[in-house]
Amino acid sequence: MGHRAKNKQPAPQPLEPKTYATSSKKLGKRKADVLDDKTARPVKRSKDQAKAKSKGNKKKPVQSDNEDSADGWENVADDADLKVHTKSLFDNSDEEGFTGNLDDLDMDEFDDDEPLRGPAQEFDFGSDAEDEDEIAKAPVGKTKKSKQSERPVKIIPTASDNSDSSDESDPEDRVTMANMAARSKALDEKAAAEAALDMEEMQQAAIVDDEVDEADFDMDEDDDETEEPFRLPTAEEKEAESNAGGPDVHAVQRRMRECVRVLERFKKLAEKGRSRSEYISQLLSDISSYYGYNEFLAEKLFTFFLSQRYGQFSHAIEFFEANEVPRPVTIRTNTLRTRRRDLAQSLINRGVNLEPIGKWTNVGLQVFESSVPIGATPEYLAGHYMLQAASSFLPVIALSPQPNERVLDMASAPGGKTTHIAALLQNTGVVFANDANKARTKSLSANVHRLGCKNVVVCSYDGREFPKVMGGFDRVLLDAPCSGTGVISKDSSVKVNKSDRDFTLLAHLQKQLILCAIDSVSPDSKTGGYVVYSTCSVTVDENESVVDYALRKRPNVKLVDTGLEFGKEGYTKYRGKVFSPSLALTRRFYPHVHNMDGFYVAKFKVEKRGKASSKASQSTNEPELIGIEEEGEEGKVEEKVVFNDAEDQPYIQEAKRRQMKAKGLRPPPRKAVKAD
Ligand SMILES: C[S@@+](CC[C@H](N)C(=O)[O-])C[C@H]1O[C@@H](n2cnc3c(N)ncnc32)[C@H](O)[C@@H]1O
Repeated sequence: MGHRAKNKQPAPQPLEPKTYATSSKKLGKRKADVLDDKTARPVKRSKDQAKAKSKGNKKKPVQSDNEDSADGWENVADDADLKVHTKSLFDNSDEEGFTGNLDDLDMDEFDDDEPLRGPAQEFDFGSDAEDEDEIAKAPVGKTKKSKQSERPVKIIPTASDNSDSSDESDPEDRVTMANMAARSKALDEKAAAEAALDMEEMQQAAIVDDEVDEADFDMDEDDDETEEPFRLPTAEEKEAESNAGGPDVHAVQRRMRECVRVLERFKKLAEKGRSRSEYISQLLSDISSYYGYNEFLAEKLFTFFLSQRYGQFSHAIEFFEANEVPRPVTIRTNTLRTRRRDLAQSLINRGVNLEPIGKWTNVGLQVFESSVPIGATPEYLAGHYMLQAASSFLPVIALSPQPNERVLDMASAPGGKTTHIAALLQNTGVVFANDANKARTKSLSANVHRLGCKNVVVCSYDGREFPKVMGGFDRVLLDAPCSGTGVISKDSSVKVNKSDRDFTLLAHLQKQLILCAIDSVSPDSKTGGYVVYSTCSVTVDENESVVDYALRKRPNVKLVDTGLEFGKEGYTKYRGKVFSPSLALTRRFYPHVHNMDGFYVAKFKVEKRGKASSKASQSTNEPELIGIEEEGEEGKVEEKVVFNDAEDQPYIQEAKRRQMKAKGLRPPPRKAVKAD
């Protein structure tokens, strides 16, 4: 005891920490290390092959999600195409009993983020992220170590924290009671430096256009005369490569590195006569084959990260690389049953090596190693914790439910966030936990029972039926079904099974759901009147575009601060689209920056619909999306728009009556409907 876990979890190594400046040193290093076979070749997939693979993909996931795995495709309009097969998180392992030594652990220090150390033992992985029952039944097995156990840093709020993992792995720098204060101070200093960096980025963002602009790529040109230009393969060389079954993996790594180097200093390093787009196209093709993405998604994500404020190629590669590394295993203490320090103590006693996630949460623990299956401990079975990705805490923190409130969790299965809400309500008030997929409400109910939530009502409606089903909520969480581009490390099927059409359909559904979420909130709520919208996707179509749409369609709502201490600002413009400036209040989280799943969180305050707002609503001239159908020879999806105020009146009145009843008020008598 008294020393830091021998195998901590390093953050995905950025090509160039903090500044995202050009560097290709680390590109593909992990793969190169693993693949000793010099003849190994990346499998180059054609679009058709990728599609075929996505349909019949039976491959088991390498690593799983937590219980609240962000699958989210069920009941999307065209769900046959959109389903995501979620994965297992924990395998089974044999319980070996307690071997920890707690003598030198002062639990009073725990709430000050003192790391807790169990015996360094192996930890088991794999498992079912979704189905708690499965996890609970998991037989115990041999000791296993977390796949991320090489990661020396915990989940931390800033890129700068992640950027210097070497400090953390230095044995001299182990966390002890004695050096805790100094380390805390150092972390504060890092956070301050990061804040300064953020400010710098914001200033730069004001200057630099978000568009992919050739001028951006020359930003880093300097006078380094020593570097050699990089020559792209000729058509003949490519043909030879393809005849030989594709390039060898080392050649691809080298070429990606070189392309990044050239693209970021194009004038100096490009081969004469070659255009920038030729280098980009080579890089994209190599990314697609090396990381195994279909060409559509590789390009979509690549373009997104290029378009970021940083506007640099290495930033995109860092994201792809981070998706190859599992995120830390984390659990959330169920405060309805126990306290974090007591839970930590019990798990340490069983041989679990853990520590608090970070100062931003007082219920999260990060598990580094365990000699027991973390999904089958007595504490787990007794509902003392939930296996939950750290990013999943964020929307609930933003929602900030208050005791005695009525809360709707509109898309809630398997209940990671529902049970968190119930705990914050301290089992008072009521949480309506809804999910359109009835099968998934089984695991939701199981979690609700296991965690001792007594204030939860489980229901199964299409979220778009709210508020007709019920309205007048103090707060609504819409953790929307999404493409899962933020959780590719957990669900690699996303790499090959997403198409342009999927994104169109999803955005459409998300827009419908968000309006229903807003309409389900009571603007008269004394304590609340909030909606939180979240996704585990990084795409703008599913995030800022949806939120901006809601702002336009519902002038009685405004964005407010999420209350989250970290995360990057949401976009206010993206590739020609201009969003409300208030979109900067929303928050983005990235695997390669925050060492957590890619996530997005927006928080709205719902106000009364005044005359001004209803006028503004009409003046948008933008019809609401109420249906979708395919048409056109080009296979384009067009929105079928029908909106009939008169038809909706009885429903609106009925909803108002229900709201009044819910508040204990007597609704006026129903108006008689005249027969025609
Ligand atoms: C991201 S997951 C929710 C995860 C959940 N909030 C948690 O923390 O455990 C999205 C959920 O949306 C559900 N869903 C999909 N379409 C829906 C719809 N139209 N209405 C309500 N729920 C829907 C899916 O079944 C899925 O469980």
